[in-house]
Amino acid sequence: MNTDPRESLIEASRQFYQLGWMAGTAGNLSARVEDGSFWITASGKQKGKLAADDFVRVSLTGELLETPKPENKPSAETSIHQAIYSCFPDAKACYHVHSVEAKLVTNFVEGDQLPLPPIEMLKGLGVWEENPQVFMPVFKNHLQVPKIAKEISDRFHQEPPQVPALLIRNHGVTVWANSAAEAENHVELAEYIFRYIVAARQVGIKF
Ligand SMILES: CSC[C@@H](O)[C@@H](O)C(=O)COP(=O)(O)O
Ligand SMILES: [Zn+2]
Repeated sequence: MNTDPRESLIEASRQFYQLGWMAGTAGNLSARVEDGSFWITASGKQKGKLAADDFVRVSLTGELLETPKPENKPSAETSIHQAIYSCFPDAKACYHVHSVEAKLVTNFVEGDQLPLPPIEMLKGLGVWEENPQVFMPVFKNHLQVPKIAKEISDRFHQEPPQVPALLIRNHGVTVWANSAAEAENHVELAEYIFRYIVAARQVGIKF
């Protein structure tokens, strides 16, 4: 990504806020620039009304490189974005949102992965198979965020996920993609799949 991505992040954040997926200050969005560093939402900003100075730029190792306002602090979940960019060098954007459904579906499984329904929308997450058996990784919501980041990094280095998305239990979803536009698409697809899972359970459909 060669240009400053903050306008794309502001626009995506406004849209996710309006959809109820970034209520209040919930969620964080980042996108990389050509030197490998990334702009990320500063911690505790209202996600429905972000401005260009509500971000910080950090290195892949978490060093603060640029802050338009001296009081800005990197998102509390910056270490998760670092883990994703380190695991997936082609990823250019990483989006994390907090919908009701993303939390609900993590209560439908006891283990560390959520079975996804074999629906057409999976193609948008890169799964081109007939009747695919696909799982989304689920991680524990440790109070210490770097611990979540380490578990993500350790697991993905051992076994890459089938889809570019992960869930944190009772917390939210994180997706990544090779552009900001595609990351926005991935959030919308993941959220559609979560709504489908909740609806399927209500009408007794099993998959
Ligand atoms: C509404 S509190 C949510 C936070 O604890 C966190 O999970 C979150 O997504 C936003 O944290 P932030 O530090 O603003 O990036
Ligand atoms: Zn969060």
